[in-house]
Amino acid sequence: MIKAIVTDIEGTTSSILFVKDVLFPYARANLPGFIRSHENEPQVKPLLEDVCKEVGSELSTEQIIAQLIQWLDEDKKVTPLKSLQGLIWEAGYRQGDFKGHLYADAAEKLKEWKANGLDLYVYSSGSVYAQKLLFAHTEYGDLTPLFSGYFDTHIGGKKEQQSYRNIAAQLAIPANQLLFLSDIKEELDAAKAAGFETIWLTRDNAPDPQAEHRQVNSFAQISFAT
Ligand SMILES: CSCCC(=O)C(=O)COP(=O)(O)O
Ligand SMILES: [Mg+2]
Repeated sequence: MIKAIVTDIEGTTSSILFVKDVLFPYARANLPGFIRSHENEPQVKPLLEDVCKEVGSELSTEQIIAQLIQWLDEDKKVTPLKSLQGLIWEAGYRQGDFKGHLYADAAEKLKEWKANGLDLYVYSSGSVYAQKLLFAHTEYGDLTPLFSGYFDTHIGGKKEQQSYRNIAAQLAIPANQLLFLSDIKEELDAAKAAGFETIWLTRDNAPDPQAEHRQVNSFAQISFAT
């Protein structure tokens, strides 16, 4: 009996290409200027300190920028990078440079589930701020009212079992009443090991006959007992 759904974003509700071809290049192009002009602001300074803590040494502003660009190019899910990306994307969304991509099937099902009384949550490596921006600026309008909460890497890495235990504890819902949706097998394995129900969004990829997760191409194929 599923009481709530926790969904990943990139590759699940939204296209990987949107993240790789629109969001990441926008952050890469704007990151140096953003850091140089905001480095002493209270929202930014602690994030730059976190970069230094992560590498274990004091870095100059230019070294911090170089480190962040390297992590970005390697798609490292490092918390201060993800937080800074969210702040940089804000301008892009507000100026209408891009909209948050959402598959039509995801938009439709999320609305249906919410209307049927299910609580919806997001768990993405993108910061909570970035998650809210994406869902607030979709071509289907502001979808943030659909969601009851958001989780990012502050709760733990997405391939770690403990992160899913933390989410279940925070929601005060038994893990076996939570359904996790993702496009990444290792994330689904971690969620399943923590007791979650899981569904793998394979989208355009071939199904994996070995995987211990139900596999679907789209949200339209998802069904479960409530
Ligand atoms: C909040 S959208 C930005 C996506 C992002 O930065 C990312 O790292 C994608 O991670 P996900 O866990 O959604 O696959
Ligand atoms: Mg994903």
